[in-house]
Amino acid sequence: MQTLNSLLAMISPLDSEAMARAQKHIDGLLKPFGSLGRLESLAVQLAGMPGMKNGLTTQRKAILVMCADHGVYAEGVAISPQIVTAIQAMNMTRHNTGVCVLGATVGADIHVVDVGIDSDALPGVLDMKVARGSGNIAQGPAMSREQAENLLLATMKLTMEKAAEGVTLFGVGELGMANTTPAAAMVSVLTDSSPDDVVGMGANFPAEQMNHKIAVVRKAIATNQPDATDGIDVLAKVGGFDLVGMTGVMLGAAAAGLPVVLDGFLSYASALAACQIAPGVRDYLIPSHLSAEKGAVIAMNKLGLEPYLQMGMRLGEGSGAALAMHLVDAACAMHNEMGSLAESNIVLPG
Ligand SMILES: O=C(O)c1ccc[n+]([C@@H]2O[C@H](COP(=O)([O-])O)[C@@H](O)[C@H]2O)c1
Ligand SMILES: Cc1cc2nc[nH]c2cc1C
Repeated sequence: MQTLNSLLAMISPLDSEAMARAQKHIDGLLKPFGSLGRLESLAVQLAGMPGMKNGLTTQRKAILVMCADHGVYAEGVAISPQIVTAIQAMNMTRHNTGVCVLGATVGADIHVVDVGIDSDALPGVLDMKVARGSGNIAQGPAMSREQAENLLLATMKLTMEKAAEGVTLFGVGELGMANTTPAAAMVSVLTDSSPDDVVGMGANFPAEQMNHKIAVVRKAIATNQPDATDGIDVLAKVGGFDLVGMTGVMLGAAAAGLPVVLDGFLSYASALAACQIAPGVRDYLIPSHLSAEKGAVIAMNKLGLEPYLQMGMRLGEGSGAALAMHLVDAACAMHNEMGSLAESNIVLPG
């Protein structure tokens, strides 16, 4: 039987010999050494992944959008109507959302997953609903540890099934009104930062009410006392089903030996938890843009990742992952299709 631990044990370190070979190959391409900058290091990172051992490819891309509602919405920490989670999940099936439109530009399939929307099952949306919304973290845990572990296992398996079907590049996305509140609580705990420094505007929460949102995050942490050294405890106590689902996608991609492109602030919270659960996952993460959410830099610094893009984006849904997939395509094209210095009889010093 596949358990969470047996799947986590499948995450292996990157192949350093394959990476050295890729670096040597790139150094021989028709350009001055190092002149394609981070496109080169991205290709080298990809080359180290077991799932790329037969060549760098982004032929099939999938963005998994984890959708859920949050009990903490009742504390007045978000201004969007809560029903937008369900409406927008349905819109994903009509292909008119931000992530659908941007994903289409890069040929990514968008998979919409209901991990906890406060609605009946939605047609066209994959039903993995744990409950109709998580618990209110200002008053108690978001979910039980068992629920968090089961959802991590289920979303890891889902991702690994997609890999077995031929997906070679994953992206994470989410949808959940009020989810910047639990994400801020997670980032605060996992980076040992004050809520003052990580609570942000979310989807246009008014600046004059920010002290209330900060107080709710403080209360959530004080009430639940999450253990910062235990990523599953943090997810279960102050997270949410969408945040657990994204963590599962990251861990599943890494277990399949494949890259996974991050999205915005919510994905940073999930990535911090994923790295706490299985530190080896970090090598499989590809940052996209720097979210405009307040705690974004703190989270990225703790992850040790440098975003490729800075666009002032804060939509979520996987929109940033879709955009950054263009860069992954570019890195592969560079590696696979450029001519060599040797073919042109160019000899460079160094
Ligand atoms: O991706 C981001 O960095 C991001 C930053 C702020 C808000 N969001 C999106 O907005 C929603 C959460 O905002 P809020 O104010 O309801 O907590 C949720 O559906 C996210 O997809 C996303
Ligand atoms: C319309 C809308 C779309 C979203 N997508 C992610 N969060 C959202 C919040 C709103 C309000």
